Amino acid sequence: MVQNTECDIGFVGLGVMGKNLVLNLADNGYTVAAFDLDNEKIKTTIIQEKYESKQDKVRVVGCASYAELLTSLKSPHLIVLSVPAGYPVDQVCECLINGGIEPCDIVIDTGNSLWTDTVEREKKYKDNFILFSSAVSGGEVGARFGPSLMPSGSEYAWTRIKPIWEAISAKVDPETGKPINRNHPGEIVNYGEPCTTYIGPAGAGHFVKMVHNGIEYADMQIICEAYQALRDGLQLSADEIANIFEQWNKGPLESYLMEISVDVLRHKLTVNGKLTSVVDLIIDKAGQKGTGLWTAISSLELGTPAPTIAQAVYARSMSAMKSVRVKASSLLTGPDVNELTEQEKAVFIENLHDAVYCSKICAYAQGFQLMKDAQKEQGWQLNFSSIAKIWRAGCIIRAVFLQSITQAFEREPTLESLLVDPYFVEQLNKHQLNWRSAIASISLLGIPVGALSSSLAYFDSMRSNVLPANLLQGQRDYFGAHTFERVDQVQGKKYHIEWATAKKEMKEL
Ligand SMILES: NC(=O)C1=CN([C@@H]2O[C@H](COP(=O)(O)OP(=O)(O)OC[C@H]3O[C@@H](n4cnc5c(N)ncnc54)[C@H](OP(=O)(O)O)[C@@H]3O)[C@@H](O)[C@H]2O)C=CC1
Ligand SMILES: O=C(CO)[C@H](O)[C@H](O)COP(=O)(O)O
Repeated sequence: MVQNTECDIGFVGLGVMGKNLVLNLADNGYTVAAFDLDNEKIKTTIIQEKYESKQDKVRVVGCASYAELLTSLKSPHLIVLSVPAGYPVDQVCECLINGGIEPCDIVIDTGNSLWTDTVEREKKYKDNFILFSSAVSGGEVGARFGPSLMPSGSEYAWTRIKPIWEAISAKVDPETGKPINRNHPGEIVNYGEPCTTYIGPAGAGHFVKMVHNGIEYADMQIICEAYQALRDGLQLSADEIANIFEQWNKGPLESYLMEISVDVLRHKLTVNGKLTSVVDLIIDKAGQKGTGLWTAISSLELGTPAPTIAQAVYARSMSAMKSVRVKASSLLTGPDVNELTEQEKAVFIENLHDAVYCSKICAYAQGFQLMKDAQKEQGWQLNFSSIAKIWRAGCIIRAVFLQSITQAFEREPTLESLLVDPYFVEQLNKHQLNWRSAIASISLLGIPVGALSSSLAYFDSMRSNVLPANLLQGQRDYFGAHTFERVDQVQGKKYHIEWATAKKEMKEL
């Protein structure tokens, strides 16, 4: 391995994200000492950097051990980790301690760690080094050409990390709120608004990234349900659906996830001599690594309704139950369906567009509500317009729509819910009827659209000044003497009815 005692940054984990982050750092003029358990990955990264930069200057050096990594760096050391969440993060931390890391050194965890693990780790390693966390979104292309970065932890560490993070992150045109493209190795963008901002104390950044992923799950599921409605309801081909999504991607639904869905739907392979849409070859069993599940768990723990996000997690679990679904599909019947006229199909597509749009608004409303409730519990001071801003480019949920969310929180930083912001109120009121029509027709076709329909239930619950929880409180009081409050009395006063007695007398407690 080459020795260089003057590298700016140490890097552990040269997988999908790590390698591309290293190349991004190198493009931006930083020298990186890189380590991976697999020597081949180190070699590949160095070769790729040399080839892409077309420069003689060495910007990435390989290290054979953690100790070598540490001695290759300027002091105090700055080391970035890009390893799987959980045990590997602690394993690397222990190896760095054994390798001689010092208390003034900074270790940045860029993986999808569980936010509570990050809080614990900051305390656990405080005598050994400063653990800082910065979740990353953008997949491999984002990591290479500009991700969205969600840093949190020691404010001192942030002063050292900030210029580097601002350099490598995605950038947004401040006038339009649209991403500034950067697609080529060696290219840098040093203008525009960087998609990174200090989120808050330890754990806050990973919480925000977790919610980003929860929204990502919901966004993806909403698009997939629209795909199924068009595929099974209107019997459209992958190409025909791609054409519809392409049109949708020119309006308020313009987003990275819509764009990649079009690409996936258009892609073809020749199988047994026949040109086949790749999407028709992919088995309908979704994987998941846990961040969506954590978001749903957090929503339950905090008591923040996030049904669209939770439904998106359930939809992945349901998809994985392939064999029992195949069996049930031969036993359970659905409705008899009449073919729709061309005019009915056009109305169906228009209504579906609005259902997707309104459901998307609800999913984001749930995510922001969750962050708002977590901030209250944790004592964080999250800046919601800044969070929306750094999601406008670089990350997986980037969408034009995030400019409207940014503006909503700029208008009212303490906005109670996106569903009471004047712009979103106007949008939802305008489209709600089409949304209902879409859900009604899709349900009559027997197609499952849990994210679209649970979003509608969320919307209708939010606009209900009286929900049926009065009866529920009556039931709870009946079987468990759990008491209830009365609409005609001061809030907080508790009542109980002696249900088992003949008189059923009400008592004030
Ligand atoms: N892929 C994505 O789109 C995104 C991923 N992330 C997160 O970024 C992190 C990295 O993801 P990704 O690059 O996709 O994962 P990869 O599996 O591609 O890379 C992980 C790297 O970590 C190394 N590693 C694994 N275990 C250990 C260990 N115990 N000690 C040292 N190194 C270890 C692996 O080494 P080797 O295989 O050589 O043994 C590998 O190089 C994860 O936390 C992931 O959740 C975040 C945003 C997007
Ligand atoms: O963080 C990410 C994107 O933002 C990762 O791609 C993440 O792995 C996606 O989650 P899952 O694998 O559960 O679909």
